[in-house]
Amino acid sequence: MARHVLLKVDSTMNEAARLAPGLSGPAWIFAHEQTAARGRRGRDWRAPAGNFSATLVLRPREGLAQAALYSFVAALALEAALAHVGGPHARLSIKWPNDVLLNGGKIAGILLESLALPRGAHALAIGIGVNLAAAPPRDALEPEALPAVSLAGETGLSVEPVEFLPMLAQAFAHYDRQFQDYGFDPIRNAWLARAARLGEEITARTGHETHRGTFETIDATGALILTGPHGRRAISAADIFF
Ligand SMILES: O=C(O)CCCC[C@@H]1SC[C@@H]2NC(=O)N[C@@H]21
Repeated sequence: MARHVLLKVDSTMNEAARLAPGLSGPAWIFAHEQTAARGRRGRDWRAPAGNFSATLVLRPREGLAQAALYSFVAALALEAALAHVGGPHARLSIKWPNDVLLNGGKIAGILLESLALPRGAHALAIGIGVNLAAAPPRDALEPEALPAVSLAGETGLSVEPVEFLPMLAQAFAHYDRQFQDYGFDPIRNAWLARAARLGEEITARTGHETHRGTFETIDATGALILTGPHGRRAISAADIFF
């Protein structure tokens, strides 16, 4: 698969949008440093040199209908690559839908965006950031957010971002093959086996509503199923708080 390596870029998501029309197949766009990286819901994302920053551009076989499910494919790949570098003692889990946690703190984030291509076609950009070397301080986060952690801070391990790329690419290829061959079922099961707070009380905050309930499962569309005093609710977009 094609790989584009950049020293410094505004955001690998922006670079993905610039490159996508000229790409002939899937490609990883990797940057040593980003100066204007973004997170979900328009938040800033710190991406200094030493942390991992990349965007994978691909064209889902079934079109953008499959796009949301790639959130889970990417989260599993990221968890697997981190398990590989972190070893058997790294306490990893995935917070719905795609934040990877190490020792209960957020070590990595994933951002999905669709890219418009010529002649009405679309590509999917999957941006992945990992705090390999450094995590943002508490005061840079939203008040109720989970603490941010880094691989170096939690384990003392030092991993070069450019060395992390092939591990992530390999893990992604593995789960993508599974997804293409067998559909969402095995992805869903693997994701549930790594889910943070499954079966426990959590809070889901959508734009203006807050729901508290038991995190039962995720459904075939990846929606979070929460059971609370008002019954069973499927939530497809929300921020989750523990
Ligand atoms: O948890 C989040 O809010 C998602 C963070 C996604 C950050 C990555 S870093 C690589 C790619 N480029 C960006 O500008 N954002 C994503």
